[in-house]
Amino acid sequence: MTVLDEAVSPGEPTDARGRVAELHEIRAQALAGPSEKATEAQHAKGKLTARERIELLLDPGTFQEVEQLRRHRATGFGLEAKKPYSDGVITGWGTVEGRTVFVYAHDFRIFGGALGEAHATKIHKIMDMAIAAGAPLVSLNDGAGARIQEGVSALAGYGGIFQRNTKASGVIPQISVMLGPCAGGAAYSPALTDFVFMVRETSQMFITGPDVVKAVTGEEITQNGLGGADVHAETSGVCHFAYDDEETCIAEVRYLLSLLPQNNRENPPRVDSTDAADRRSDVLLDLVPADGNRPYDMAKVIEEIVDDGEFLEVHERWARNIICALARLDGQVVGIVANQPQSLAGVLDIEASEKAARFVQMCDAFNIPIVTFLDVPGFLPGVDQEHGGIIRHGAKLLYAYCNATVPRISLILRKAYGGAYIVMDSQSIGADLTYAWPTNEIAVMGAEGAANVIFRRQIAEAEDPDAMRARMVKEYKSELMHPYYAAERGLVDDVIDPTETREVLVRSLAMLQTKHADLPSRKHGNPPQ
Ligand SMILES: CC(C)(COP(=O)(O)OP(=O)(O)OC[C@H]1O[C@@H](n2cnc3c(N)ncnc32)[C@H](O)[C@@H]1OP(=O)(O)O)[C@@H](O)C(=O)NCCC(=O)NCCSC(=O)CC(=O)O
Repeated sequence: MTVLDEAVSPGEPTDARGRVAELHEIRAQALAGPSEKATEAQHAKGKLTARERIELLLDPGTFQEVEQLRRHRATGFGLEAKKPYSDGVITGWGTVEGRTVFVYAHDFRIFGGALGEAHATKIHKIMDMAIAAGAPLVSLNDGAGARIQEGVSALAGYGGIFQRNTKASGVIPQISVMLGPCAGGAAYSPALTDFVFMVRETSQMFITGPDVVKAVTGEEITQNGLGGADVHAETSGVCHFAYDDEETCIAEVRYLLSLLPQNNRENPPRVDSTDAADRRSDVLLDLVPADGNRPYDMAKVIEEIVDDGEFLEVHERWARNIICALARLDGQVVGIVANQPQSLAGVLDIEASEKAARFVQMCDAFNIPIVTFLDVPGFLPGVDQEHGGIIRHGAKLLYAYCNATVPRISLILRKAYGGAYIVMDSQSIGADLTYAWPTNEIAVMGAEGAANVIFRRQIAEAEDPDAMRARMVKEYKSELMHPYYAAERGLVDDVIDPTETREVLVRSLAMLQTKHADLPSRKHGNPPQ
């Protein structure tokens, strides 16, 4: 029962002060939520309530709630006797570092955060408002999926969310924060958004839970084993960021928002950098071994080049052979794509291609210039990769780069072989500026492999095949694989001193700031899937 049910007959005459007092009483009831016990149960699970989460996300005192007093009108299964304010989702807007952000947060204490018709239409409204205002939308998800008692109305409610997610895609940043068990419909919407955050132990995402899995396939697995944060951060790639607790997770959402524009018509916010644009880095000469087969940590190279050594890795633990990160160069946000030689030698495989393709696409949608660092031995050969569709997955990355109209700069640190060289933003697919360090080797393949193919007969017929192979490798290297082969042909714009990399990139970005490129008019492309 609520105050309205008990005491108020709408339209009953009463003075303004009486009405205002009544409003405050109703509001207090809506703000308090269902019961102290339900709040304690939520806290006992290591979870915050929806309002506590919103407070952490937004600047203090800026939350403006919408439809706080909304209640469902469903009947049956006892629902008519249970009509809590909010209907299990808190919606509204506020600011993050002074910029408008829209938010909806499931209240697990009400129907387990399950989505019914009124609940869904509240979300639809806030999504429409976010699209119209051109401001990011953050969902704080803690809901049990479709509200079973409301049947098809609940399912249709999800449909309306998915349709809006898709309409908003590439228009406003959409961030899904998973903070509880999210099953079925509750897991599909996040998959349509730009970024998914999860918290270890307390959040899960799956299409069907462990009970259904066991009934259908006979497999036994826990909720976390099936769809916990580590699974989605490392194995499936469904989530981009995973943290140990809600406070850290929500603080990182705020950080991510500080790197994104409000919408696709704006640039990401620029800040004044105290890190000198012309800072030289002698360390870079030692970080990257000249021997192309020796691994090193590309993250350290990025750290050395970007402002204050700070960058936010996206999908840090999935497809570790490629790094995708947001950082700043002289205060300007950039997206960095870089091969990681210390994982699988930095090859491109199915997962790395998918990861980088989505990232490049996101950067392009939100006006974030892309800087690509290459040190790539090629695509990963193998039956698994071929049968898994490396051709179409690799094509996703190619398509994403070819389609990107934001400023694009690539830098070849060491080796860049074959198709992987072309795909990783080579000049031939539209990079605006391409640089190489003097240690670069750009070729169709490594010298050993090349000699074995093109000098096969000479090597086989030689008295000393090994000596002949060694001679041919040397010949191939000196002819084709020296650092200036590409520069002489204009296929890199310059060979640069590695210690000056930061300054060259900052200057290039400044020049490209006013870049404008149009693609031919079309409904949309047909990217490989
Ligand atoms: C989400 C859970 C793991 C959470 O388990 P917990 O033990 O923490 O909590 P709990 O089971 O006590 O649930 C808390 C309260 O929420 C209610 N509740 C839970 N799920 C509900 C749902 N889907 N619809 C309506 N009410 C629901 C419970 O009855 C309970 O109410 P009270 O407090 O009154 O006792 C579990 O509740 C669960 O598995 N729910 C079903 C999930 C599901 O199958 N959803 C449909 C997805 S299909 C879908 O969305 C479309 C599709 O993909 O096809």
